[in-house]
Amino acid sequence: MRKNIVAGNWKMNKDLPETIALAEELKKQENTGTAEVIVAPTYVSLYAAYERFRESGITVAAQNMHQATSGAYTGEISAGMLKSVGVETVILGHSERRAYFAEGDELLAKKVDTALENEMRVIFCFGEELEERKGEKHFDVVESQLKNALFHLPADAWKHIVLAYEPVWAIGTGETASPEQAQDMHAFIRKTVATKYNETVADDVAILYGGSVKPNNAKEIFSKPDVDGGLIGGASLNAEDFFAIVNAF
Ligand SMILES: O=C[C@H](O)COP(=O)(O)O
Repeated sequence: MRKNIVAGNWKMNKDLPETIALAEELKKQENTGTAEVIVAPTYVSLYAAYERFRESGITVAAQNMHQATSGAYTGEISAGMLKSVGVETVILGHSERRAYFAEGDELLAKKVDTALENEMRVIFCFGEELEERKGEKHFDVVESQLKNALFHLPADAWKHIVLAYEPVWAIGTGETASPEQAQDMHAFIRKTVATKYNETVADDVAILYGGSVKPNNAKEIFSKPDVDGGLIGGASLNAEDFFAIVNAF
């Protein structure tokens, strides 16, 4: 049975004192709904956040990770390092990583493998760009992103995968996909997973929507049957706004 998840991706926002302050604010909020709550601060604040959130019901994720386990990769962070500071979940494939750091499907497949080998859970992001949507290529693009980065996995690995559909044109733009557009794509994604694997794998995988989710639109988007949660950018930087979204479930 899949669960509802609301994850906050803080991106390159909040230094250490700001992380601690936001963590304290988040801990004051009440989760009145059914969603699991995850936040992803920057690397330098992960351990402090992990310590602050201990036993709060909120867990911490990393925004990225290197595919190698160790070695001469200046500036990079491994899965083992993340685990050593209490991080069990990693976001991979975010469109900003794809666009600004040239992360493609082949590299992402390796990162996914490394994360799973290290017993981490992966929130795997994917989604089409505006031109692809306008050209009605969005279903093809999404199918190929899934196929290239995830369909080499055995069925039982999918217990550790969360999908996050994020149409690039809706990220940080204030223009969200309509609830119907989100539902259509999420249903397509689930069908694609069922075709490759089976109905159980497809039914059990949580599919989050990301792209300008705010307190005023979360309930409608989350009301759709194949939308199991959200990956929240801007609105996750404010504790009240973020929990208004969490409590939309
Ligand atoms: O990872 C989060 C997404 O990029 C969504 O960001 P946003 O809520 O600011 O549009």
